[in-house]
Amino acid sequence: MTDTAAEAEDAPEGRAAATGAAPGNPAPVTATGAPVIRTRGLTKRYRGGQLAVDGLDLTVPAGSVFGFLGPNGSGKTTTIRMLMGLIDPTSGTAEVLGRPMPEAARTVLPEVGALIEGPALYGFLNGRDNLLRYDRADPTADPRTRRARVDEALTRVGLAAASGKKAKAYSLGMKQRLGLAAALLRPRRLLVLDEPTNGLDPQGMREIRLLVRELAAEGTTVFLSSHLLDEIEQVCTHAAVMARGRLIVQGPVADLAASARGRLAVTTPDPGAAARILKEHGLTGLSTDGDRLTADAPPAAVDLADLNAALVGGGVRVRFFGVERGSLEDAFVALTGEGFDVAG
Ligand SMILES: Nc1ncnc2c1ncn2[C@@H]1O[C@H](COP(=O)(O)OP(=O)(O)OP(=O)(O)O)[C@@H](O)[C@H]1O
Repeated sequence: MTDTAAEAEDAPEGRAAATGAAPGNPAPVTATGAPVIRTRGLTKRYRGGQLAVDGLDLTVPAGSVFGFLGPNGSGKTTTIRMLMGLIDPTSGTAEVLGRPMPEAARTVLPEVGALIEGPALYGFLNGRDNLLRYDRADPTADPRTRRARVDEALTRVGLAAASGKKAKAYSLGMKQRLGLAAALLRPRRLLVLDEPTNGLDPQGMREIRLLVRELAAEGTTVFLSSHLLDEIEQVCTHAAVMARGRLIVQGPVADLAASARGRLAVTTPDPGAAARILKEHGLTGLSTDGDRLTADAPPAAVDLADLNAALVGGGVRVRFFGVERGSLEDAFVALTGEGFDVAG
C-alpha cells in the first residue's frame, strides 16, 4: 500500500477509495444467490514476462466474507485490479455482480466500494471535507442529506472526533479508515478491500473486523485480501488461498481448517515413555515440549481409545489426551508444503 496519497496538495493520488460516481443509478445486476465474483481461467502476464496470476477460477458466494489469502507476491493485488477493471487480463474472464469486467465497469462499479492500494485523499482537506468531496462527485447522491451521510460514515469508521484534522496529518490507519468511510457513503452490494488492516494497531484491526462483520450482517458481500491467516480465520466465512499466482484451494473457512489433519496432544509427567509407546503404534511427527507431547493425528483406522489404553497400560500417567483441531495455517502448510512465512 502506498502512503503518498495524503501528501498531494492539489490532486488526489492513489486509487479511488470509492469507485462509484458513474452516472445513473442502475438496478441491481445479479439474481439473489448467484456468485458475486466469478472468474474463469483468469490470467495476467505483465509486460516484463511475469506471470502474476495463472488460470484463476474463483467463486465468491453472495453474502460471504471472503478472504483472499496468500503471501506477498502471490497475485492478490493483480487479481483485484482485474476484478475492478483497472487492468485487462491477458486471458480468461471475470464477472462481478454477474457482469463481465472490465466491459461492464460503468454499471457495476457504482455498486462496489473498493479500497485498493491506499485511499485517494486530498491531504490539505480535513477528513470531513474529503468525504464531502467524494459525496459531491456522486451524481446520484442527494445534496440535502449529504452532511448526515458524511457524519454517519465518519462515525462508522471511528473518525468522528478526528474529522476536523487535515488528512495529511492522519496516520496510515486513519487514512485507511477514511478510505473505508468514502466507500461507505452509499450502500454497496460488494466491498473489495485490499489488506484493510495494514498499518493499523491491534485496536484498529479489531474495529475494522467488527465493521466488516456488521456490513456482512447487513447483506454486503465483503472480499478482502490479507496475508494474515489469523485475520481470515477470525472474520471470514470463506477463503481462497493463492501461492505463486495459482489458486491452491477455496471454500468455507471451517472446511478448509477441518481438512488439516490436526495433532494428537498428550500431557503427561512421563513424556519419554509416552513417546516410545506412540512410536511403537506407528505415530509420526512426534515432538516433546516439557510435559506436552504432540504427533501427527493418527489415521482414522486407529482407535484413539486403544491408543490411550496402551499409554496407561504402559505405565504412562495421562493428564490430557486428545486430537486438537487443525487451523487454517495447518491446512495451508499441508496444501503447499511450505510455511506461511510472510512479514506480519
Ligand atoms: N506492474 C507490474 N509489472 C510487472 N510485474 C508486476 C507488476 N505488479 C506486480 N507484479 C509482479 O506480479 C507478482 C504478483 O504481484 P501482486 O502485487 O499481484 O501480489 P500480491 O499477492 O498482491 O502481493 P503483495 O501483498 O506484496 O502486494 C509479483 O511477482 C510482482 O512482482
